[in-house]
Amino acid sequence: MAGPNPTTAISAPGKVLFTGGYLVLDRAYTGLVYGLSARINVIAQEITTSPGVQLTEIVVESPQFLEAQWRYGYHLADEDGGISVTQLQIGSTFSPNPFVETALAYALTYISRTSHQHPAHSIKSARLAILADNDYYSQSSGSSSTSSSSSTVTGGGAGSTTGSGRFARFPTTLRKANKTGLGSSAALVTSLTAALLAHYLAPSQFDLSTPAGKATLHNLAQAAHCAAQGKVGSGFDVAAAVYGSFKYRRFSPSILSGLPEPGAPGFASALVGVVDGKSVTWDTETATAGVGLPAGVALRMCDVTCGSETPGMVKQVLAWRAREGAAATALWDELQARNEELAAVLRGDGGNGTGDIRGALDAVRALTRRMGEASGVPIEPPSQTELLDALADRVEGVYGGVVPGAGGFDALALLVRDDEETAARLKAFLEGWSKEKGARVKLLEVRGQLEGARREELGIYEGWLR
Ligand SMILES: Nc1ncnc2c1ncn2[C@@H]1O[C@H](COP(=O)(O)OP(=O)(O)O)[C@@H](O)[C@H]1O
Ligand SMILES: C[C@@](O)(CCOP(=O)(O)OP(=O)(O)O)CC(=O)O
Repeated sequence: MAGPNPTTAISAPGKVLFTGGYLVLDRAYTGLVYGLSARINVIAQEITTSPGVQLTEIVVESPQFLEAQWRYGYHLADEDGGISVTQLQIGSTFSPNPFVETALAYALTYISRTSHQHPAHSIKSARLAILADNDYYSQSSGSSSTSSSSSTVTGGGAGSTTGSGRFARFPTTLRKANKTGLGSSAALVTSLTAALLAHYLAPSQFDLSTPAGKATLHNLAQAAHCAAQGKVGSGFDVAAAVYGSFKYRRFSPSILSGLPEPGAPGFASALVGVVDGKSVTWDTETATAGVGLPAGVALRMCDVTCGSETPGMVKQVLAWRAREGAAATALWDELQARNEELAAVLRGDGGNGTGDIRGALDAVRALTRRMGEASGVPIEPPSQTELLDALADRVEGVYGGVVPGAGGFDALALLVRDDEETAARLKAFLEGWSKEKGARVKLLEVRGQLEGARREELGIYEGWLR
């Protein structure tokens, strides 16, 4: 029967593509991906109604933000179209959340088929609460008048003062919050999908602690995230949300290209065939053996509170590659080789410890800048070059860093000695830099972390659950 199980909580990590930006869109190349300690949590609860009251809706809410509740009705679509969801109006406000809506349609369709409960009404009502770690959003975001330290309140939700303090309450709507670029939509779609699977399916049908459970989650979340995004990215962000840190090779884009739209005839069977790997062969590679950090080294992120538009940059780089052909391929091959050398240094091959990090990072950055110049895209813009060099040259304990992912004016990823003195020096340096340059650069709390999606104990959400 289609659940529900008692209250279930799942969290999934954010990501950083340390090396392999752009290259990883092509299966011929790989990327070095680290999962992050900043997680998006989704807690699924049954909605209890008075006896005799018939109510079927799924309520999703983000209590950290203003006006962040989305309610959905659902029904079984004709001709094997799966479960269609429809957002319901609350009062006079109606703000769509395409990532939530698409994840619901995909997960409920899969659940209704897997649990052998075809009629939609057998899926009982549920409430899903989303709680995101603070580093996903710049803390000064969205508030017009407050300074960064006073614009958030930590602590419990909905009228409570007993919260753990882990999750901030933002004085803004989600739309107005500034993202730091840690991959909120991928972590959200992944943890929402996992929470729904764990809530409605029996442990024999879905168990996140097994390789088969992780594969189901990965395939379903990739399909939903890709549809919600409206484009096929490399999918490294969803893979990081499921598996944590690894050397990544993307799945063949053709795996998802044949799926009908949710609600369209045949959607349900096609989705189940793809997710269970019966109609396609998933060829994603997430090799954990290729990833590591030397003992005593931490990966830290630095928010530059600016942000770039990834899709436009991707288009331009791919257009350059198509135009330049062999010359572009030669550059990518050379960059891939430098990326692999850096990964080997970070795994500890060669035995020179932290001594080799700076040189390996500089080699990667030099070629990345060359790709930027050739394609006319500011992948490592001069302001970021200046800051990365200054950090490595002038802050003791900083081995160096990169502008990760698509690059641009987004966050920086740094490799640093993992001790409090280095963190203190780094914070002081960034404060001085911000004043001197009129910029806003800040060390985030987030760190690299190996673990992917996991179940959580409910205690950490005290004060936030109804
Ligand atoms: N805490 C949250 N609650 C609900 N939806 C969220 C939350 N965080 C992110 N999202 C969803 O993810 C979208 C942001 O995705 P996107 O612009 O792709 O950024 P990112 O690069 O962080 O993934 C939001 O518009 C919203 O739909
Ligand atoms: C260019 C890319 O290879 C990497 C982009 O990485 P980012 O971490 O910059 O991504 P966003 O979260 O979408 O901003 C595109 C891809 O792999 O999908």
